[in-house]
Amino acid sequence: MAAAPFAPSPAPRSLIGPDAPVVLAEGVHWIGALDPDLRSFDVIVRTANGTSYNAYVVRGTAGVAIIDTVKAEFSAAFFARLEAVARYDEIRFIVLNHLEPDHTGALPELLRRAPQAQVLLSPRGLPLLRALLREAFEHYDIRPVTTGEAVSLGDCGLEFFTTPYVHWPDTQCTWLAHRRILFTCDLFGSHFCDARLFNDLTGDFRPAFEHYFDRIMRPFRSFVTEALDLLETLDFAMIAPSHGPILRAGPRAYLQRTRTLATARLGAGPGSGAEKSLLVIYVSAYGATAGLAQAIHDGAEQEPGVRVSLFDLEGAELAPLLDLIEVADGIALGSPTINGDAVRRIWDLMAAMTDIEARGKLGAAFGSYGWSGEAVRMIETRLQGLKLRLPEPGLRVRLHPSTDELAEGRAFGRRLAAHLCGRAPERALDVTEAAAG
Ligand SMILES: Cc1cc2nc3c(=O)[nH]c(=O)nc-3n(C[C@H](O)[C@H](O)[C@H](O)COP(=O)(O)O)c2cc1C
Repeated sequence: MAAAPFAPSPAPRSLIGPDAPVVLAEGVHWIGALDPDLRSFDVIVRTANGTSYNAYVVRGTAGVAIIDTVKAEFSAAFFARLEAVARYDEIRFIVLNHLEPDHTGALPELLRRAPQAQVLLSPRGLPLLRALLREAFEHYDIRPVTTGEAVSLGDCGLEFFTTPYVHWPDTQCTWLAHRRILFTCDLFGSHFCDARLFNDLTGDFRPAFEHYFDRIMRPFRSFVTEALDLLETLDFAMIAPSHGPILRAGPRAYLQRTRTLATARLGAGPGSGAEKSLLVIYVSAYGATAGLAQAIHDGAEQEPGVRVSLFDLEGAELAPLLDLIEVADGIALGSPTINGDAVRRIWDLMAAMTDIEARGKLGAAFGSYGWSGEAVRMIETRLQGLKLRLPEPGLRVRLHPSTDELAEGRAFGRRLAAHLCGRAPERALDVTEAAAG
């Protein structure tokens, strides 16, 4: 966030009275809630500074729109702030930029109080809204909107931009052109609770902004980039996300920083050129799986156009390895079977792979075993769950690989490399069956 212009904070103070809304611009109010004591969000994000649930009211000459709501347990503050700036019978639209419960918690009650309001959401939000409202879904005026569609509030209007998978399929952004405010829900959000609300007044939340991207948006990098392409043409003066500070000082810097985060991957390795990259990663107690890993590595190296790297996971940090996996074209994971399972380090790595874009990469599994040999199939199942493609059945050997099995390991590696280069590999020997028999 070095590029973001952060003004020094004045003496600590709050812009927020107990139930008071906060003005963003003429006719636009924050009616959200603060959650300073939260320390873990969605189970996956640490929130040292708590968070906020930002919701907004926009008033035009022909009525009022509500943009998002708050987590259910904060409904009282939300309704109190709403009532300070609008009557329920004035609400013409309720915009749902994203249907995660922290934004829709107060929605069922809001609809009971303003049943005449039209609900505007992306088409992919419909099944989520149906699941949230159940039978009440049929009683309300619900309208899916997509990019280019707009609604009028008289002297102003709201325009919609469908931005799927930042970070749920339903996500959209809402543009209030006459105030140049972009409501982005989770995009550009941070878990950082500060009652001063605006980024030129709050404490320094750069770590929270980056952590939020890393935990929430990183698995959807390419979708984030598409969303930024769509939004960057807008001449926005303020970004109003659903968590953390409202970005009115230098808002474009946050878009640029997000683009950098979304595209910041390790570059091509030295001398790698247009080569494909295959990572062979293993854990081994007695050297049997290690021997197989070396053979797979050696075989893959024989195939031109592939750069092969070998890692003993026992001595590796996960984070840099994940950075490598993110830019690799394929990974082969090896584990012995210990107590009917793959070993924990391998599970830890595969669990952490949900944080990166792994879909579509080549995957393969291998390992040594003594009698039951479950690990290889377990790894394959997990890799398939992560949406990797597994062109070769996993390779298992009983105890230390024999000379023939090492040769098969090399052939396995070579076939994986050939798959990576789009060349038809030689026909696989079914060593899995032979070894298991
Ligand atoms: C504590 C322990 C538990 C094991 N449990 C299993 C098991 O449940 N099923 C199996 O097939 N082999 C089991 N084995 C055998 C190992 O999979 C086998 O020794 C393998 O060759 C080890 O490979 P490595 O040298 O790569 O670690 C176990 C070995 C140990 C030491």
